[in-house]
Amino acid sequence: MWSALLKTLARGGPEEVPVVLAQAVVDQPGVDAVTLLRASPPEWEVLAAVGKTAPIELAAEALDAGRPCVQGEWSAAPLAGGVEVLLVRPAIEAGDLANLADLVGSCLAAGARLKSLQGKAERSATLLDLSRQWRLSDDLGQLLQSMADAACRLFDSDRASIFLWDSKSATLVGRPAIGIESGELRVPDSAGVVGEVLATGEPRRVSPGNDAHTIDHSIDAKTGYRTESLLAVPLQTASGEKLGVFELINKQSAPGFSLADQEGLLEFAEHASAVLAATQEFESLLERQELYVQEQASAIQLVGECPAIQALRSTVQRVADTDLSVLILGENGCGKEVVARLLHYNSKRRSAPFVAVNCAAIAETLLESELFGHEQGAFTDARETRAGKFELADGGALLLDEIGDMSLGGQAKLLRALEERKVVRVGGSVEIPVNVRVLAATNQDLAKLVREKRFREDLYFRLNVVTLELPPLRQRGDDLMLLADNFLRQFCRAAGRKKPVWTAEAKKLMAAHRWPGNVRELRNMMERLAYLSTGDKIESDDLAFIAAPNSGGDSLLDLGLPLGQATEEFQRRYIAQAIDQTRGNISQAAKLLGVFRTNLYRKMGSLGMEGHDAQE
Ligand SMILES: Nc1ncnc2c1ncn2[C@@H]1O[C@H](COP(=O)(O)OP(=O)(O)OP(=O)(O)O)[C@@H](O)[C@H]1O
Repeated sequence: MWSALLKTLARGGPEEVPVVLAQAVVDQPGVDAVTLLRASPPEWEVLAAVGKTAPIELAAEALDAGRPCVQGEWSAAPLAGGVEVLLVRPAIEAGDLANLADLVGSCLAAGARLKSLQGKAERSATLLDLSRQWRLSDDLGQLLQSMADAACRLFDSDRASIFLWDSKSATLVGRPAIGIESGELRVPDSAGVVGEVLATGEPRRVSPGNDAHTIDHSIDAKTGYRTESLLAVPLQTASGEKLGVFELINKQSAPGFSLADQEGLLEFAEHASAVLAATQEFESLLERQELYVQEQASAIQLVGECPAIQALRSTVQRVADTDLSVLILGENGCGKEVVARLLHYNSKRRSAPFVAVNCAAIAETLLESELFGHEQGAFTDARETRAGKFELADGGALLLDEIGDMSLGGQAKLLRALEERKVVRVGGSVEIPVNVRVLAATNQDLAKLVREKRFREDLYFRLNVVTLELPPLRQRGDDLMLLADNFLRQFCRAAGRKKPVWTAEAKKLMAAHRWPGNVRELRNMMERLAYLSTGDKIESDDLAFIAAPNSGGDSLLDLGLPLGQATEEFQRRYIAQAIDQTRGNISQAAKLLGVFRTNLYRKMGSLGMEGHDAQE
């Protein structure tokens, strides 16, 4: 008997152990029938049987009593684990039966251990292999399919679904979902067995004779599939965060899933959870980034219907999705940055950053470090290594605003970076490759600057592959009131008031104004109007007050501002007035105010005025 058993174990066939054992027992002198049963309430699983059929109720009696029992010509003894019973015919003496049961029990346990070890080794090898492949995947759909296929293979299951928990909508999203057109099955997170597993964090096994009524057949109705048995285990991270439920449906080789399957699937789910947690994080990052990009893109508005703006809009559409360099020309405040953003957010680079640098606002000595970055200690103020705007814009677009104000030295360095598509940080030696679409903007006549040798011709041609020209606001006809209404609506909404209507007089004043500061000036004026005017009509008086900001000086006293704030407000107005007077020319405004241009930009930045660097 035992040599056959040992051979069986050595051959590595633990499934055959119960059969070999039964045969060995029946080979004993005088024994003519034997049955080995395992209790799997409310059923009994027949592990092996030779000869006549044994009375099941005797097995139950022996298991309950925990000792050998006799009924007619059969005797039964429980095995060590308390779930299996050995039944022998004819009945043998209680002591002999107990010894036999000991032996059979030990052999069965050894066989089961071997089986579980074999299964574990096989699963671990497969899991290791799969985990490696899974970690390389960044496509959640493919990953779930691969996990489901692997689980079906390993646990001999007909189908597998991974239900990911969407806590916000209290939904479990099952994928893959065969038979569902969208490939995705959505159920409330409290529904059926999967809902229970999610809530309790405990595995569940359901087979035809065991809790079959708990199967939610409404899901079958959706998939057109009949669930007979299922095994569901929780998916959760090592720190206990719930991710969802892993479900196997319909064991193929048996009426239901076993305890060993359950243990195996728990181990499988542990690996799957680790990979899923990383992938989901990645996916949600991507989704958040896409949402952010969409928000940014939809916030860009190029309002205007005049022929010049319409033509410009159509050119933007044509060139946006190319990598062509674009030079945007136009007076101060007429929307050059808006056009640059429009180009970027309509290109395939839209998920990468849009970085704007105001070349006029940066002192020549700092321009190189601003554009290309610097290494720690490269100069006195370089306390730490910093990436430049080119590196920050990698993959996206860099707007070089006020390019006409760049020094010849700065132009030479910029040209080199554009030609070589590499930058070297100040104080560094490593060449850093950069992939940036360059957009440039200026309010100056660059061609004239080239003729006067104040702007490099080679750089001019490099930047000027496509030119977009924005007309000043005073040449845009009806767009003036279209823009005015648009801004006024926005600011009134923010101020929580109804948009006032224009009187004919006020409209006339608007049309007569020259708008030296272009759309920016108009926007600022509409903001002041929304917050400072009262009444439901805009009279010409309202505009006279608003168009001359310095005339409102007395109102500061009325507002009762603290001295610091009042001083700041005065500076804001005084600078705005200088810029208005020079028709938006910052260099001239700086002269008028007796400060360096870069200092004026810095001051404007600290006062929260428009016109300094932007980066996103
Ligand atoms: N067509 C437009 N539709 C809506 N808003 C606009 C339009 N043109 C300009 N603006 C708004 O006017 C302000 C100034 O625009 P922008 O900064 O693009 O001008 P700019 O020409 O780049 O100015 P600068 O010459 O000072 O760099 C911004 O608040 C911008 O949103």
